[in-house]
Amino acid sequence: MDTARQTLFDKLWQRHLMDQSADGEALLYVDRHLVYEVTSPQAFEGLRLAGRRPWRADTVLAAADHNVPTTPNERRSLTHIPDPLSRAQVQQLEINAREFGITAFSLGRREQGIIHVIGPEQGATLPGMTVVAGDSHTSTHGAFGALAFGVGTSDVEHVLATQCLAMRPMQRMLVQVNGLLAAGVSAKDLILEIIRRLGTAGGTGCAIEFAGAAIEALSMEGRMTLCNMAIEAGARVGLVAVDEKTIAYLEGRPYAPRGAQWEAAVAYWRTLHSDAGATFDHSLFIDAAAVEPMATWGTSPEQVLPIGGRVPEPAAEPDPVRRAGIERALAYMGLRPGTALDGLAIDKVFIGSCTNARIEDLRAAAAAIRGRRVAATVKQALVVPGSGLVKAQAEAEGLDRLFIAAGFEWREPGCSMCLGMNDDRLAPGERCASTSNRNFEGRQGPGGRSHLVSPAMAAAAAIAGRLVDVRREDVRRDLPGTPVLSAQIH
Ligand SMILES: CC(C)[C@H](C(=O)O)[C@@H](O)C(=O)O
Ligand code: SF4
Repeated sequence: MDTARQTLFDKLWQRHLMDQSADGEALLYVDRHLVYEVTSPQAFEGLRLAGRRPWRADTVLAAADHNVPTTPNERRSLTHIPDPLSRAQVQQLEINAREFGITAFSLGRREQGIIHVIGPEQGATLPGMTVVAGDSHTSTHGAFGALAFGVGTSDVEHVLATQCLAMRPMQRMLVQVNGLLAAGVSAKDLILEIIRRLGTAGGTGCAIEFAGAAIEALSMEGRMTLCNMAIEAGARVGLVAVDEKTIAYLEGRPYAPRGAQWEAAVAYWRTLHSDAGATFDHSLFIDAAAVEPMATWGTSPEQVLPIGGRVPEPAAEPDPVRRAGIERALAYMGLRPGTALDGLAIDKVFIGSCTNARIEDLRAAAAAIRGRRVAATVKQALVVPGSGLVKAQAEAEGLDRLFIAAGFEWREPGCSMCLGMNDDRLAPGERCASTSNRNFEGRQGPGGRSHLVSPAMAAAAAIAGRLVDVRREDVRRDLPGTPVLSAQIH
């Protein structure tokens, strides 16, 4: 290999390669392992049965996120988890962490939250690391120039026991986003547009590196949103090169190195980018200025359009398999071909998830409210911070009061309505504007209908009671939401 012109993926891969067999299977060293209640119980039980201990318990960080209640803290102990399996999993995580000497941000701890929010927030995710978790959205951590991917439960056990993982090499894909995103258009809209172009299988077998002026201009939160959803384009890994924003974000975080170690680390991190002239197996070029606010209409993240679009006509699709897919999605979503997305009435709004529950997301949502109230026709509008620290930060900024005054529910951290594993769900037939990453059938509750949007779009939908283009002036003035007095906000 031409080591002078490596992609970021190559650099990370080589640095962690322990061994490689003739057929290409590689053994990688794992630097950071994030565990949570759903995919870890059998892994710990496996260790116990084999009489093993974790090889490096100090590299493991645990948190309860998928199954936890998000109701106020006094209603957030184990006894408030009605589902016995969920309760057992959350309880078992605490038992396992104690027995095996692992730091756990369990229910009741201030730092508790979604593992993909906590890792970077704690500085436990660092550039140059391999980061794994038994969760597909581990790709999120690639925003820091880390090689991060989801693994299955048996691999969780394997990594706990050996700190290594068998992997097949990936292909390298470059998604180059030139120019800048327009006002009102966010990282979420950009990744939805990328998925629209690539399709849900377009990135299969690939590590996608996001590069270009638009990516450089994004905050770390925006980059995490992008990498989070790389998996929805079929890729296992999303990556962004390290720059000054990456370094500034991490400085002083609890798990980040300090003093001379910090200096040495930063010097190494600055090498974590693709070299000029490095070659990729695939590439996609996007003009950022042309990206618009997006909303999904179907039951797959690729079934997405700019908000000004109309639900497609199955009859116009020549491919019979795709046509049947559109028909099925429209039937499930209760939509007629040709319906405008802008104006579609919604029942619920969910602002949260590992895609969009960081401080910047909450700020964007709060800004889109602009002193108005949630429409009377909206049954529930939830704001669920991604972690206890995000929640505290938002409260310090007064965002909680803004949301509450507008009629949103301000919740405790967790995966919440992103998936139907806890009490926050859609009822059958309910339509939801959601900042999460998956709109599969039943994802937010059996029969629930999800429209994936950005935080600003979700907040605007809550106020309007329907999907709206957040850029439009009438979102500001003429929608049904009644103004909230500033006295109520401050
Ligand atoms: C429960 C878990 C295995 C799953 C995942 O891997 O992504 C979940 O987090 C999801 O978002 O669907
Ligand atoms: S917030 Fe949603 S996507 Fe993220 S880990 Fe939780 S369930 Fe999975």
